[in-house]
Amino acid sequence: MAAARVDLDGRPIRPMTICMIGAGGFIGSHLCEKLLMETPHKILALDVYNDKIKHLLEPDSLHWSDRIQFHRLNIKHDSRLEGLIRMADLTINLAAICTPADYNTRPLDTIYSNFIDALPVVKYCSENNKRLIHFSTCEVYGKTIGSFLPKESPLRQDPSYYVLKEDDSPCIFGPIEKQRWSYACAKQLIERLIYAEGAENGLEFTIVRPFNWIGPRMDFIPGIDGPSEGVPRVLACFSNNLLRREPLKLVDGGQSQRTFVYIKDAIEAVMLMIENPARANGQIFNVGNPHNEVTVRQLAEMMTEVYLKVSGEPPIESPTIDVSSKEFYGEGYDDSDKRIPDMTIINRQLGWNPKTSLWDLLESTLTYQHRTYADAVRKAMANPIPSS
Ligand SMILES: NC(=O)c1ccc[n+]([C@@H]2O[C@H](COP(=O)([O-])OP(=O)(O)OC[C@H]3O[C@@H](n4cnc5c(N)ncnc54)[C@H](O)[C@@H]3O)[C@@H](O)[C@H]2O)c1
Ligand SMILES: O=c1ccn([C@@H]2O[C@H](COP(=O)(O)OP(=O)(O)O[C@H]3OC[C@@H](O)[C@H](O)[C@H]3O)[C@@H](O)[C@H]2O)c(=O)[nH]1
Repeated sequence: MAAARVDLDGRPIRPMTICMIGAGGFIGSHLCEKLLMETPHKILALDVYNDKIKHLLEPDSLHWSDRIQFHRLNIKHDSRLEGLIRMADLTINLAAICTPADYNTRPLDTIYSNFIDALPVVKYCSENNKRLIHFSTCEVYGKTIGSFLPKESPLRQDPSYYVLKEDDSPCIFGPIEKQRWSYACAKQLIERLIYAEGAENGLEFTIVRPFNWIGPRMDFIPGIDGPSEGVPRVLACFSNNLLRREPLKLVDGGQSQRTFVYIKDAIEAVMLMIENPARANGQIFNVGNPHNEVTVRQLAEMMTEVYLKVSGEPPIESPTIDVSSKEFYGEGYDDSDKRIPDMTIINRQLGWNPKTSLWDLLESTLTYQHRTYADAVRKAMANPIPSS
């Protein structure tokens, strides 16, 4: 079955070894699952944690157990990193601090994680002639040009003022004191460094810019499988509110717009990059779903409706509440206004298109959240003081 695999140009795909850094995270766990279940490739999985891939590592009797090896390490300081990159044909770097609540409150950790810690990975790939797929972000675009136009300007409706194109759109960040942009800026600089390694030293690279990939296993539910005071990304924040039957918090009125793509669709795009190096090398790819655009307020309303359906619970009196960004994230927060990915390049190079509607992806994701967490949340709420 695996031997019959061919790439987009009809050439057989040879089994490869992949060094996946950050394999224990949300995207890494889905990518490992897909690679093990549907390909013959081997994975060297590197991360500080492995809770989200435990089901792939244990028991030893799983039929792919000889194709995945977990190495618990922190890439900040571990001499095994270069050896592992050398053992692999391809390195995929997912490791990062990537939750907005950290960007303005832990800007140094954010910059180190997204720039400094990624440097050795790029250097080892370049020096050892290894291919690199690096995970950047849609946040490198920052704000849209349209956001600077007067509110009533008809140009705001013109896609050339808001659709984000890899080879055309500028990167527009706020002032330095808005530390929110520490993440986007660090990601932009590592992109430029990788691009320069390609241009000057021949590094074979692909840069991925995810546009709000969401699905099961994203982040954590505060107080259940993560810190009680922790602030995850919006899917987990709203899931937590729904599970606890409390109002969903809309930051600054929930007017920002996002496009959400289902993790399983997005993983298909990464698989195409992995298995079609001739089409993916030297490229920067937007990966998102331009058809799934909502304001954060609309997302809250849709998640509430879907959750009531999958949980069978009755509605609460006030389903949402407004909070200021200062109250929610603290000083130095700022926001991207709108994020619609242009899909021309990924379509042309890999023929990829997202499939899943926002309603459908929320239905499967919230079914997972309800099954995984509802009992634990109920118990935690009934017994809020830990019993030593
Ligand atoms: N999920 C999205 O929609 C999205 C959007 C834009 C960009 N991205 C990028 O994609 C990548 C993966 O994102 P994710 O959503 O899976 O996040 P995640 O936080 O779930 O995964 C990141 C993983 O990297 C690991 N890691 C971090 N620092 C490490 C270190 N020093 N050594 C070893 N492991 C380390 C973490 O333990 C974690 O398991 C990140 O680079 C992120 O910036 C994701
Ligand atoms: O409880 C909440 C949480 C979040 N929000 C809002 O929801 C929107 C989306 O928030 P997310 O936490 O998903 O983060 P963002 O979309 O701003 O950034 C993300 O984008 C791409 C990646 O690089 C990162 O995963 C992250 O930076 C923001 O406008 C935020 O202010 C709420 O209104 N309420």
